[in-house]
Amino acid sequence: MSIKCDPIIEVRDLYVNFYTYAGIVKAIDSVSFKICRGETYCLVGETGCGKSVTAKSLTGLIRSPGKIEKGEVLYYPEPGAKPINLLQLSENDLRKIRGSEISYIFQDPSASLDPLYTIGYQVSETMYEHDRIRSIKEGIRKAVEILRKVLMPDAETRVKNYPHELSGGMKQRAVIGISLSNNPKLVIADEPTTALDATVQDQIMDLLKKLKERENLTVLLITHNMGLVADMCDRVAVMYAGRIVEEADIYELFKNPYHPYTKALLRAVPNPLTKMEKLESIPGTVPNLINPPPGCRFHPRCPFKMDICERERPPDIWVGPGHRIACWLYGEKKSSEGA
Ligand SMILES: Nc1ncnc2c1ncn2[C@@H]1O[C@H](COP(=O)(O)OP(=O)(O)OP(=O)(O)O)[C@@H](O)[C@H]1O
Ligand code: NI
Repeated sequence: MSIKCDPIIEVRDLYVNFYTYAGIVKAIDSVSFKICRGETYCLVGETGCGKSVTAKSLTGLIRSPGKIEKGEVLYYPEPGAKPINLLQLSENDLRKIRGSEISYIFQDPSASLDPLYTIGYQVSETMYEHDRIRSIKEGIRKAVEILRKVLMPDAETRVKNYPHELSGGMKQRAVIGISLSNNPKLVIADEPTTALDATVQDQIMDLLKKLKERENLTVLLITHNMGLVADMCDRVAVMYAGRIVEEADIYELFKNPYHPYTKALLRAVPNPLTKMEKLESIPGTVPNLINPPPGCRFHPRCPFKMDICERERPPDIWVGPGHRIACWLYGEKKSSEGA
């Protein structure tokens, strides 16, 4: 029996490299996953494991010296629709989708806003770019509604403010407003609260949760905070050094983790519901992706390492409905998805 999923995005066999002076960084190495319509799907893992690169790849946002070497990103605009391979679209066509059907919320709201324009102008401009309004003026009226929707205090005044006149939390509300202004289907939130104070973080996460329900959104949430994962996500992919090592629904992952890396991550958070700033460290360091370890990339840090782990890449194994791992410890059970 397989998990019911109406996919909105399907990433297949994605590879991304960065061509640096020091060498080729093999940042993403055969990553595949699906995001089901209506869910919050999480990418979690330590710094540098490839969460942001994966998120950016979805709409072809990888810039030089980075290159998407291989893979497909199938986008299903409607249930059952014929998919579009986003990686084959021209930059012009991608731009039409990015910021409207698929929008982003990045970590640092100050970097996402233009200091020279008012908040209202910036919300309005996004709508104008995507032909949702006929004039910026009309947009500014709509911007007030959007700012209300993201619970910006005193929206009528704030719409005329410049970014520096807002607090960090208000700026992130504005960014969320911009990202929702064209009624996206998929919102990709990359560490949306890392740059904010703890109390403001909670408010912003609450807001995202509410908006997700109200606007029928699908969310891809990127975080290294297991507490947030527990709080927000329906399904989780654990990434390590450019690969997905385990994927499961949230209950299954916390109750029944298989991969030694997932177990270590969870041990680092004794109670997933306590808010943690950062993951506790796991012995050893994240590998250099210019010369990644052969075989399983986690083997140098793995307490259960076997000979084969140093030589061969572990295949994906389905260990339960919707639960897959890439680890030699569990042999090579041949099974189809969720069997
Ligand atoms: N512009 C770039 N040039 C060279 N290497 C890059 C570049 N951008 C990303 N990388 C490399 O790609 C890998 C994945 O980076 P990515 O930003 O996706 O990590 P992340 O999981 O989002 O980490 P964090 O939690 O710190 O945001 C890292 O090894 C990083 O050094
Ligand atoms: Ni990142």
